[in-house]
Amino acid sequence: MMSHARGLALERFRWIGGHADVWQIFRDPGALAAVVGGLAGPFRDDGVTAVCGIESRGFLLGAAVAVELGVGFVAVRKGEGIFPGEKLTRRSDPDYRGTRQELRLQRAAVGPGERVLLVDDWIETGSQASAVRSMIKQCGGHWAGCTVIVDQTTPARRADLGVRSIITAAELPAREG
Ligand SMILES: O=P(O)(O)OC[C@H]1O[C@H](OP(=O)(O)OP(=O)(O)O)[C@H](O)[C@@H]1O
Ligand SMILES: Nc1ncnc2[nH]cnc12
Repeated sequence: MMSHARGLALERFRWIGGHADVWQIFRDPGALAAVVGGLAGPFRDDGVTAVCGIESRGFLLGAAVAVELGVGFVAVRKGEGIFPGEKLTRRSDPDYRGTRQELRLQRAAVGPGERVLLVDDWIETGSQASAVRSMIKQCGGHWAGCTVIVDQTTPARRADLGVRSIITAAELPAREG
């Protein structure tokens, strides 16, 4: 049986001009609630102490999943935005667009022994997730895994990063535009 979250995510997902548009999933209150519940589901009894999200789509989903799991949110910023205090930085390997992202995490956001879950809308190369894992570990935190709406990564990456997903890229409608 198709899960509620999976059905609604597929219903709202669109290709626009050749680009994936997940924003319409977030625009629908029922789909947003179901997706947030679906992302949190596999980790409800996992002892997660913080949820991490990468700017920008990961901020929206990560904060919502953090509320769902009753924990706080850890931001990973990209680019130039103001981000006060002592930070760790990582230049990711090339991501799905071939860009090496400069990722930043506030050092005080992850304490030793914390169990951190990464929430995102999509994983493809896993480069950004892998860079985030490295920063969490540098803070003394533990990696709980990664939960996404769309999984487009390889089996090896999926296993290495502990990826759970609501849908796989193969389930998406054919790309348009
Ligand atoms: O697995 P990877 O190849 O590393 O890619 C994954 C990342 O790519 C997307 O973000 P994007 O950089 O498009 O930014 P956005 O959220 O601001 O749209 C997505 O939200 C993930 O964070
Ligand atoms: N193909 C893709 N479309 C949108 N976001 C992505 N993140 C990783 N791969 C993506």
